[in-house]
This record gives sequence, structure tokens and C-alpha cells, in this order.
Amino acid sequence: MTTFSNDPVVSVRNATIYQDENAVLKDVNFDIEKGEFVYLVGRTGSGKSSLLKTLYADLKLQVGAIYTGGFELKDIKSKKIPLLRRKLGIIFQDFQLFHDRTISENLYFVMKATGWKERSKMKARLTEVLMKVGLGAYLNKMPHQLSGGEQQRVVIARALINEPILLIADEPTGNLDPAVADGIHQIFLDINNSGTAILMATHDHRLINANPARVLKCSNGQLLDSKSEKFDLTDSQ
Ligand SMILES: Nc1ncnc2c1ncn2[C@@H]1O[C@H](COP(=O)(O)OP(=O)(O)OP(=O)(O)O)[C@@H](O)[C@H]1O
Repeated sequence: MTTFSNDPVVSVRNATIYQDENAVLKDVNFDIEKGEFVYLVGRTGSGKSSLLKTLYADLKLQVGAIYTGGFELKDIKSKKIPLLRRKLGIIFQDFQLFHDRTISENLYFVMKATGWKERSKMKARLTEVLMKVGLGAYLNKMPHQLSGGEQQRVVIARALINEPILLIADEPTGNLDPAVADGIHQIFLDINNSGTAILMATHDHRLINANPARVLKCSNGQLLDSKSEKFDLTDSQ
């Protein structure tokens, strides 16, 4: 699909976000521009994960229009979903590494699944993304030999492999100590500084206050946007 250099990476118009037949968020409207950093907040159960899942076509879009990375999500064909996901980096709170494979085997797996073929190019890219997250020397380690923060860095490296235009992160520091969370957050800021847009769900107001950026807030079935209105962050933990 054709994308133009100034198109937003995400564009949402009058969308309703559903879990089964329950509308979790109604009349959702926002754009995320190339290179933007956006936090997503809201109380537990307010719809953050449901919104993110809809953006990467894990939940079906039933009402409204969403474009992510140039793909129209309404009625998207299932064979196009892997192509959409290749344009995105998706990161969750729980590190989903294969525990019986080394770090490099974990990354090779994703590369093969997304069409990489040449071993020398794969090795170069793998080394490059691991360096970006400060784990250049960890290629042959097993996941259990890494701390939680290091495992999350590997997951971030894996998400960077195909140079995504948007990183979608669902509470990526949720299970980490504050100091480790700060280190992971700094990696997201560095990635963002090099031009990748980031949409990050978080409950951590400490991180938001230390690194302010635009905030989307799920509240009472609506999505509020700090770009167009003022709201209180303190009641969204
Ligand atoms: N798999 C599911 N099937 C049915 N309902 C679900 C499912 N997952 C979540 N829900 C419901 O959808 C609503 C929104 O949940 P969601 O997980 O999007 O919230 P959240 O803001 O991400 O919460 P948290 O901060 O706890 O992760 C809640 O009422 C929840 O119970």
C-alpha cells in the first residue's frame, strides 16, 4: 500500500473499540504523526490494551476507520495482517522470548518469519539492534541468564529489526524496578529521537512527569487527548 512521507502513522476516526460485543471506548479520534511520542493512560480496565490491540488488528475494528502504517484496518484481510505487523514493533509487559533458544536464535526466528534470507545481512542487523539496546555481547546467552530488564531490552531489539514506523508498547516497564524502568524508558526515548513514533501504555506517572509528552487518556468510555484538552493524570493509576 502506498504511504506518503507526511501521512500520520496512525489515524483513527469515529472508532468504537470493542471486546466481544461490549463497547470499551466510543467515538475515538486521534492521529499520531511520524516521530511523535505519545503516552496512553487510564485506570485498569479502561481500555488501553483493547485500543492497542485494535491498532495492530488483534481485535477487529467494527465501527469507524483506522489507518495504521498505511493499512486500512476495517475489513483487513487476514493475509495482510503480517504485513501490517511488520511495519510496527509490538512490546508487552511480559517478555515473550523463547526460553529454549539463545538471544540470537530468538532474533533470527523473527527475521526468518519476516522474510530475511541472507545470513550475513541478518547477522549485521541482529548485532546492530542488540547494540542499540546496550546488549552487544549477549548474542549467545539464554534468556534465563538475563535479568528482567535485560530480557525486556532483547524484546525491544527484536521489535526494532524491521525498522518499524511505530512502536506500540503495552506497559513495557510494568514489572520492573524503578531504576531498571528508567533505563528501559531511556531506550524508548533514544529510539524516538532517531525518528520512530512511540505509543506507550503506562501506569507510571513518575516516568511521564520526568519525560513529558502528549498523553491520551481512557476515561469513562472516552479517549481524551492532551493535545486538545486539559485533564488530570492523577486519577488514572
Ligand atoms: N479477552 C477479553 N475478553 C473480554 N473482555 C475483555 C478481554 N480483555 C479485556 N476485557 C475487558 O475489556 C475492558 C478493557 O480492558 P483492557 O484490558 O483494554 O483495559 P486496560 O486499560 O488495558 O487495563 P490494564 O491497565 O489493567 O491493563 C475491561 O472491562 C476488561 O474486563
